[in-house]
Amino acid sequence: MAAELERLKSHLDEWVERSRGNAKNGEVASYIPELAHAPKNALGIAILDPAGTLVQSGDSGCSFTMQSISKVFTLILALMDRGEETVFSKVGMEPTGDDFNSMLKLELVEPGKPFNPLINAGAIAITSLILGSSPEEKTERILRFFRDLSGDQTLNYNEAVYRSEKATAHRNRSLAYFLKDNEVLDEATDVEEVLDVYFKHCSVDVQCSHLARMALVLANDGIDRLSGRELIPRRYVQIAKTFMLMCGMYNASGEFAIKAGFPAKSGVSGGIMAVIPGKYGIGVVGPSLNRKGNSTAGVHLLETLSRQMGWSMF
Ligand SMILES: NC(=O)CC[C@H](N)C(=O)O
Repeated sequence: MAAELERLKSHLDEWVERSRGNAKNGEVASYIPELAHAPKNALGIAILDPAGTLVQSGDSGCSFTMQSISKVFTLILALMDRGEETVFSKVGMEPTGDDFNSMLKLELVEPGKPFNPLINAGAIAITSLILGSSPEEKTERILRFFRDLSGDQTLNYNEAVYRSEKATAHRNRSLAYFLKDNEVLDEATDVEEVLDVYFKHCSVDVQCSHLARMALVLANDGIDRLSGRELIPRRYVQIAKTFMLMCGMYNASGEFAIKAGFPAKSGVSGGIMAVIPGKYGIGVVGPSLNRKGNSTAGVHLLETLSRQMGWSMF
């Protein structure tokens, strides 16, 4: 692995600069108004290996919100809180082929049950399963989990992005009320409280190195190699990585699996968290998104890395 790291170090800057040009083919997300301020041409990456060597390049010091990347870890926390049976009574195990905020299939199959935990409807249902006696306590438990995984006890949600999403989330609100009508969110659930926790976990501020460390825990089957602690049971890591491969890149997941071939999860902030099983945790940011909602430059960079380093699992 030492030779691999050397090769990475000597080429990464060049690959980042080559991928950066792809930013012009996309747009920064603006449906959450606060996200529109992100620097369109930024591209950064951090790669962490089990020995703790961090290789960074480009604008890796950029801060951005986790958005949908947070859903991987709320899924894991819900599994740890409630077990597989309860979790999969609320969400399915299949990709949708639709946009992440689509309502289409909610009415078509098993009325109201979201196809998977990574689309918005599924993630909102998952958020409702997190244990805690109040929305504040649930948020605190999620933050604590993210802090342990990232190794940064100061991790927090971004107030401006949270407020911006809360004020404009008409579609997520309609999805959540639809879930309540179909009893995926049960009678006692306060929809606005669930949404509040959801907006907060989507708004957690990170840099590429945080995502790299969180991804490295997944790459090492739940063990934080840097501290030696088991943070996640292996079975739940397996479930999370399978969903990332099947639907982590929205309805471009098939294409990404063919071109890159490893589990990844993207968010509308332009972040991508990628896992090279047994090897590396990777965090990427590139706020300019393609039509399917993935970072144009970030996807190009990860596909380049896969080709150059031979990282496809298949
Ligand atoms: N794809 C995403 O990153 C979506 C997350 C965002 N908070 C939303 O619910 O719309």
